[in-house]
Amino acid sequence: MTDALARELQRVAEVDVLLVALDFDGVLAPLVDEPGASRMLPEARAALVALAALPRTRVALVSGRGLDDLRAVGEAATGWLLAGSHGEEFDVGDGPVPAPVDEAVRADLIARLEHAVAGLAGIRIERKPHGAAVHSRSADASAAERAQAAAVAAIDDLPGLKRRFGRDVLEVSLSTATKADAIEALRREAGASAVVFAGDDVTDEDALAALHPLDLGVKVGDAETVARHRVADPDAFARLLADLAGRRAATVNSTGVDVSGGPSTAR
Ligand SMILES: O=P(O)(O)OC[C@H]1O[C@H](O[C@H]2O[C@H](CO)[C@@H](O)[C@H](O)[C@H]2O)[C@H](O)[C@@H](O)[C@@H]1O
Repeated sequence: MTDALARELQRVAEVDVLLVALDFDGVLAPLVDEPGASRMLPEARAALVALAALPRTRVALVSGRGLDDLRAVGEAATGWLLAGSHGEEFDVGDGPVPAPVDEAVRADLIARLEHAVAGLAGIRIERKPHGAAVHSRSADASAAERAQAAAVAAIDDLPGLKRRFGRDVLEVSLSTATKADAIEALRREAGASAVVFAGDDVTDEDALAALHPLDLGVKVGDAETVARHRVADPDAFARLLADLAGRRAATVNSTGVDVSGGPSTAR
């Protein structure tokens, strides 16, 4: 970790109400071929559990995954805030708040995508609450390219769709919400003085670009980014989180706050 990043971690550890809101795939969980098999690194999870147990400290997962999928693979603990479908769906403790979707349009979209990529080896369609993802992690480069081109052509005449090209995935959504919207909603919900956000993918750049001056944005991996700080991979990010949890615990302990009472009561 650079000295500059260590100084930033200390600074955010000392704010009044801290929100640690993180992308899931590629940040907390290493990328794997089967999306349903994705799980958070144990060290990352332990750090998030430790952070969420501290006063005036909230933890959130902010993902492109649908809310139910995120809850399942993210194994979210009680008190964690969840934003799924790139900020279209939320669960902030009062049960899921899904956004309405036109099921007929969604069904048409999925049918077109499935038809477009049929027969292409290694291509898989993931059905999502607000659209679908065309996954190509298990395909060779040629099939991946053909699948994305065919998918784009198949939905060309459908209005109002948002297309996102992520890591070995093309996501097509009926919603235009972004992770920047998600972070703002979670910031309000938590009453946060500062937010720590980390992401690895193109879709995380919306959130990184919209962070406030007192926030901390971290890029995971070597892709282009607007973030000023970067770590190499999810393992390095898990160490960063453990470091942050230690600093935050030392701060709230030294300021005389009672940390024995379980989850933070800050809202
Ligand atoms: O916003 P995120 O939490 O990063 O979610 C983005 C997408 O993640 C999933 O796909 C990615 O992870 C898979 C499992 O490691 C990997 O196989 C795939 O290549 C990646 O693109 C998920 O399946 C998508 O629905 C999410 O939108």
